[in-house]
Amino acid sequence: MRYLTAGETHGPQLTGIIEGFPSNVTIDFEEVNFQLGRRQKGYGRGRRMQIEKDTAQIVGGVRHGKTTGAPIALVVENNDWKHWTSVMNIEPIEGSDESKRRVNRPRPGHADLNGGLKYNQKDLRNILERSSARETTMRVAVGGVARQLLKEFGIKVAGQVIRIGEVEVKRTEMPIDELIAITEESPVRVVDKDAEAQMIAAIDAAKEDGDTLGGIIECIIEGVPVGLGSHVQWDRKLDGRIAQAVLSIQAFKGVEFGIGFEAARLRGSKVHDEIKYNEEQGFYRASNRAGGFEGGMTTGEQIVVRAVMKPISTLYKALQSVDIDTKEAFTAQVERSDTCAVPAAGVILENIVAWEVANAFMEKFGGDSVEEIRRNYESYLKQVESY
Ligand SMILES: Cc1cc2nc3c(=O)[nH]c(=O)nc-3n(C[C@H](O)[C@H](O)[C@H](O)COP(=O)(O)O)c2cc1C
Ligand SMILES: C=C(O[C@@H]1CC(C(=O)O)=C[C@@H](OP(=O)(O)O)[C@H]1O)C(=O)O
Repeated sequence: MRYLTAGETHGPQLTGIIEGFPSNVTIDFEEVNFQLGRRQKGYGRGRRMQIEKDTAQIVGGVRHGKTTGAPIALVVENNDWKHWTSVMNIEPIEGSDESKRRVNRPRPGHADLNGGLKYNQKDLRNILERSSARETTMRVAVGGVARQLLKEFGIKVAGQVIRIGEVEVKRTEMPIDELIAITEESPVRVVDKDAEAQMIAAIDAAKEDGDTLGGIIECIIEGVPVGLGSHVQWDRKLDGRIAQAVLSIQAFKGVEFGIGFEAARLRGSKVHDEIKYNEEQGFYRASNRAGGFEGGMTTGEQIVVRAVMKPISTLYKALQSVDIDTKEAFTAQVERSDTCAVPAAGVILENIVAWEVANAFMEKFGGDSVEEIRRNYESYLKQVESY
């Protein structure tokens, strides 16, 4: 399967096309919109999230609630567009105030300067409009569709925030449904109430100072069979593919699986997960420090992916930059901005990892209809069981 997105942050809409999605999957529209709603929440966001009420329309590939196998086309309208129609108009218009919102002082940490130089754009708005994380709205809608395929096979997705600035919590290990229920209620998506209060205070303090905060988020996927991905070719290793997808999220700078970077300090005996067997479970691991992968293939244990998000680069107390017209030193341009988008980005992480797992699932059990996939899946499980 593959997908593409298009659209600008202050343009009329975001568009997505999913290709290769199987037929006869029931699409729960509310679930897709639920994911979009979750992405809009989370403490630390700016005013834009009050303007938007993200809702996906499916305009192709689904009839009477079921996929047909045709490309799935998705649209999410930008409510903010109405405030930008003249600036963002696609056709040239007479008396346009296009230059009114011109960006000529690139923000350190954003795509402005590199994009301006590369695409030879003297209005850096032509770069920021597309580099904006507004694009993740469509990626979450796409993930919302992928989750419906995972659901058919009992695969569950959850997430939790591990760190915001200096405040870190120990990851909570609890049944996945409980984790989902608790983190859903928390404005910063943590289980621990003390840590929640400290994180909120840290975000408020950064905002007060015209500054921003990043953090660490974790995503967990449960119910994945052994053997998604492959060791035989570099670009078929599923942990590698997930890492690429995670680093493609705006402002994500690091990724690890299981105990991740911690493994560098420990001896092998404290890192590897011993193999066990019993009649009921078949092969399983005594621990899951590997985070669900060995040899680029799933082990059948939970997939545990952790990612680092850098602090937002638009600072209200702006950093030094250079005016691209005069080449003189200036403070960077200030666009309306979030203080901390870590809790919101956790939802993006979940949906992006969900897509990669669904894609690997399709590669392994691939079929044109969900019935064909189920036959392949069940026959594979029998093979694994009788191994
Ligand atoms: C959910 C989310 C919200 C974001 N909000 C902002 C924002 O309000 N202001 C900003 O400057 N960057 C924001 N970013 C980050 C920028 O989009 C990102 O830093 C920029 O596109 C450059 O890409 P890079 O950081 O991956 O190099 C956000 C990222 C995410 C994931
Ligand atoms: C619009 C979203 O996030 C935006 C991401 C973003 C950036 O530079 O990445 C900058 C801000 O854009 P605006 O100036 O329009 O408020 C955020 O609000 C969204 O997440 O839906």
